[in-house]
Amino acid sequence: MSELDKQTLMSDGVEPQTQEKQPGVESEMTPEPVYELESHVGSGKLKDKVALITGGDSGIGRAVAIGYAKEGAHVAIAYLDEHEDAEKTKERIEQEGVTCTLHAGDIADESFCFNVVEEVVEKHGKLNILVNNAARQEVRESVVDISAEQLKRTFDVNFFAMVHFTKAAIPHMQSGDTLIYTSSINAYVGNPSLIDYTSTKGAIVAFVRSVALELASKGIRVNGVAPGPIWTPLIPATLPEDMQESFGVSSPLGRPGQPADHVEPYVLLASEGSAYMTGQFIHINGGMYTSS
Ligand SMILES: NC(=O)C1=CN([C@@H]2O[C@H](COP(=O)(O)OP(=O)(O)OC[C@H]3O[C@@H](n4cnc5c(N)ncnc54)[C@H](O)[C@@H]3O)[C@@H](O)[C@H]2O)C=CC1
Ligand SMILES: CC(=O)C(C)=O
Repeated sequence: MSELDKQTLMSDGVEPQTQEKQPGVESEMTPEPVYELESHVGSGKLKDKVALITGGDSGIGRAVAIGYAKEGAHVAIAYLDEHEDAEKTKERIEQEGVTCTLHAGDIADESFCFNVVEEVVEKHGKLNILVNNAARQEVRESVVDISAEQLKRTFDVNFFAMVHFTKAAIPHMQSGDTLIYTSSINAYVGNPSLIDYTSTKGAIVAFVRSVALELASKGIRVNGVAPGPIWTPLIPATLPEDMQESFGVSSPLGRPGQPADHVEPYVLLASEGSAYMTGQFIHINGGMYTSS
């Protein structure tokens, strides 16, 4: 990694800030998240593949979408309604000489998930990589404060949507294709303020392990990533400022993570470099939790 990249990633923590609406947007963040590093130079690892990334407009999903484009993949992005973030990501992706389509809508709606997959296959001709990454969260002091409505919405967006996308995608996939899921460190260590969110992330881990076993004989690999504290729009849009004060700085590596920290691990999981990995999670958290 270059000195410039090291300096770009280093920070003493974040300045607590609040956005009024979830999903948040990148342009209202100070500083804006780092989604690209000069050290990531594409080498055709995903040449001519087609990737669908949910939540690919911003944060971790944006970094992965641009990283995949640099590796030669055509990219489809599903997101809720942050059109400015999505257009900016598409523009950057197209600079890599690949195509990008945007699919705005609510993934809590099962038919939207199936329609997106059909649109992707129609517009790009195939689907090789599905990154199930979109999510929401709401902080509550106690489990007794989680309303039935919040519980349902969080599971609809974070977990059921991933199942819908998975079901829609598999019939289009072949040996060598890959499914990737974004979980969270919270699934492994728990989080008393995000109990419903954390439960969806645990469900994702169990789902990945199970679907990986089902699809192994077809040569379709299924893996996940469990990020720790990462500076993305999700944070100012959902975490109260007092919870942002020590964000990431107590990790052994001493800084919050950035979306750019995820690019090469997600490229690895999508490419032949991980040909002997399935049902596994990569932990990107500055050393806060380690697991084999
Ligand atoms: N930022 C962090 O500290 C951590 C994030 N994660 C996970 O990383 C993933 C990506 O989140 P970030 O990049 O942090 O935030 P982000 O706010 O940039 O991304 C969230 C994405 O989810 C999409 N989304 C939310 N609700 C939706 C809906 N109803 N329909 C369609 N799309 C919807 C948004 O459009 C947005 O693109 C999530 O799964 C999150 O749980 C996991 C651990 C830590
Ligand atoms: C750690 C985690 O998942 C968030 C979003 O705070």
